[in-house]
Amino acid sequence: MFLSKLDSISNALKLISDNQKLTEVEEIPIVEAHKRVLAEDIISFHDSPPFDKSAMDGFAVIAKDTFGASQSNPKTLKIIDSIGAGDFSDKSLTNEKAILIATGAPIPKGANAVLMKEFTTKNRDELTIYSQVTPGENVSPKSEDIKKGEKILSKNTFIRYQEMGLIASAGYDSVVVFKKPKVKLIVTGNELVDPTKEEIDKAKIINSNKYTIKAMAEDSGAIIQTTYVGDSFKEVKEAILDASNDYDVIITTGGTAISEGDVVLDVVDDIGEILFHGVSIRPGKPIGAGIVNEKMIFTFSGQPVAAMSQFDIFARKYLFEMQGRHFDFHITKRQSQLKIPSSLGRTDFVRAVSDDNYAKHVLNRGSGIIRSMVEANSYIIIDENDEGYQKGDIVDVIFFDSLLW
Ligand SMILES: Nc1nc2c(c(=O)[nH]1)N[C@H]1C(S)=C(S)[C@@H](COP(=O)(O)OP(=O)(O)OC[C@H]3O[C@@H](n4cnc5c(N)ncnc54)[C@H](O)[C@@H]3O)O[C@H]1N2
Ligand code: MOO
Repeated sequence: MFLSKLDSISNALKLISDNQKLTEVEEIPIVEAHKRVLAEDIISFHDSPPFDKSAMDGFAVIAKDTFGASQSNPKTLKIIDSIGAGDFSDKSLTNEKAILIATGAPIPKGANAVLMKEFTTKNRDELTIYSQVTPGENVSPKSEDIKKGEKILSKNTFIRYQEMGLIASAGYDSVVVFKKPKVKLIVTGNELVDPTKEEIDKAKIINSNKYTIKAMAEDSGAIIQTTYVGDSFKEVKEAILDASNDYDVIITTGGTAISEGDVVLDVVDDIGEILFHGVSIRPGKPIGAGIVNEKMIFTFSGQPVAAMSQFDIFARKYLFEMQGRHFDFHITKRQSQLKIPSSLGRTDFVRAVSDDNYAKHVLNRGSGIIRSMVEANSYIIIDENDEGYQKGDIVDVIFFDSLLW
């Protein structure tokens, strides 16, 4: 494998999206639906609220009976009933009468407003009122939130906590959602060891990609299993073939460049089809993607920062869209606080600390500097047609947070 001919980022993204797949759907209890994606429209079974309801603790009244009431000019009404939450009154309110009512209880017939308790005093069934209300005041009308039969959410909506409440209020105890994609992460590298507090053998490196890529896949709605193999063609081939039987997507890290031990793309070439290998980006140039056993495989660099950026640029969208969820980069403009060099013909994803106005790139841009990703909250994007930026230039910025919505 040689990395002399590089694809453009747009071509690489197109090759991925041309091979985009969707997961199957499943019906799950609503309580488990948080962060899933709807595979059906939600049509409400109910009105919400289901009746005109009181928005305050107080007295249901006929508004006009209260007109003119004030601290200096109190009026009196007669209390004829009381309604607690979950209760109703079958009494009809007539002039000069009031019914004690709790927040959330149904407004009784005849009443058209609720006077807050604070503006009243009570002596047995005699109510003194010190304020007036207008018709409709402190009443939440029937179906002001949701109308029965109305489409309140569309297929492909991502279910956040807000949608959980809406779907439940519409009467659904279960929903049809897209299945979570199953991802297999195969970490390769003879030099890798598990995290340990003990002294590490000479030439060994702690495997951190397992943890970053796993977390990133989970953030993107996937179920992920991880495994580790050494840099041998045979081991990598077995692991990829095995994963291609049981998983929707395979991700590998390491072995993407051109040394003897960089066998991952040779394996993909042997057992499947390489879509591309090598993209004119930095970091992450040796990224590859392919199809094995009809499954998408992303081959990420071993370098920890390159692997994270490659996930953000190439894999996140694929995983989101597999679950029926639309994904776009949310690009905003900021003023660069520093000069940033780059090369024509290459798209740079420069780690930066950005705020409401400015973006300041992290100075150590090495692909192994995990702390640079921890320090940064965003990428500055340098287009392939730009040869870097001067201090004060307006630059494109993608906040890390925005990659999750
Ligand atoms: N002659 C060339 N050499 C390299 C090129 C090139 O174009 N020509 N590209 C460079 C770039 S850019 C990158 S990125 C790396 C990609 O290398 P590999 O994907 O083959 O990764 P490795 O060699 O296996 O590892 C690189 C580096 O990362 C460490 N590593 C690997 N896996 C992990 C892990 N799971 N957790 C933490 N750290 C890991 C590894 O120990 C190495 O230090 O190639 C350049 N070379
Ligand atoms: O561009 Mo490589 O991805 O680490 O340096």
